[in-house]
Amino acid sequence: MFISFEGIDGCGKSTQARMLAEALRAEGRQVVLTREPGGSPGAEEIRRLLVEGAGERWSAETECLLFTAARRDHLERTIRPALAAGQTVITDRFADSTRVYQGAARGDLRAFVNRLHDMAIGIEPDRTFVIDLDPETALGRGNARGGDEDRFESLGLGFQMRLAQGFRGLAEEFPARVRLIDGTGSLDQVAARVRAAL
Ligand SMILES: Nc1ncnc2c1ncn2[C@@H]1O[C@H](COP(=O)(O)OP(=O)(O)O)[C@@H](O)[C@H]1O
Ligand SMILES: Cc1cn([C@H]2C[C@H](O)[C@@H](COP(=O)(O)OP(=O)(O)O)O2)c(=O)[nH]c1=O
Repeated sequence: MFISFEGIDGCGKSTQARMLAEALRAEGRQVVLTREPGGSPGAEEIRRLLVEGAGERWSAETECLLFTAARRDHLERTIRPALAAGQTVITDRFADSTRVYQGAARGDLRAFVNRLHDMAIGIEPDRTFVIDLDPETALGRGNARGGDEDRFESLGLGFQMRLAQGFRGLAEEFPARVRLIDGTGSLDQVAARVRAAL
């Protein structure tokens, strides 16, 4: 089974991905917990180009290509081998992040993103959890976490609001696989919502 967690920065998806992985392992399942951009040595190298790229280093189109290149490597080296071995793969972000961040929030590149996805990636998770949290709360959590402020997170509240809308829209666009999870409340409350939706 292939599961992804999505949402705006600081919504709690990394925490929930880890909690679900721990819960499934406790039930005896073999779980690979991974993340994007990254999740394989080559993709982690591309991540450094993206996340540490200063200011407006890349055009929006180039950024799409780099995220897609990283995803292709992640798919070849980590995701497909694990799925082929019968393991459960839980990824913190996948193609929906490119759809929302590059495809919608940073100009209308959605057709470009979709064509790249069809050519180079092709698969979707069996289940996607969008952790839905209002951007002010999420930004507060992110700031409290500290230390890893990057250029994506520093784009501010208006941008985060467009992203939150984009992530909510995924549930309507892909109703068979995307579940919107209320991200408010304690870690255990959110985790229980995820389990109920799995
Ligand atoms: N339900 C929650 N309530 C309060 N704090 C939370 C909750 N979920 C996550 N956090 C905290 O918020 C911060 C961001 O969470 P994280 O899981 O890293 O988010 P993301 O991966 O979406 O950026 C972390 O410091 C985390 O401990
Ligand atoms: C996977 C992916 C991530 N991103 C962005 C989202 C994040 O702001 C940034 C780095 O991801 P990440 O380190 O997961 O940040 P966070 O913990 O805040 O979710 O990369 C895209 O813009 N497009 C993509 O396709």
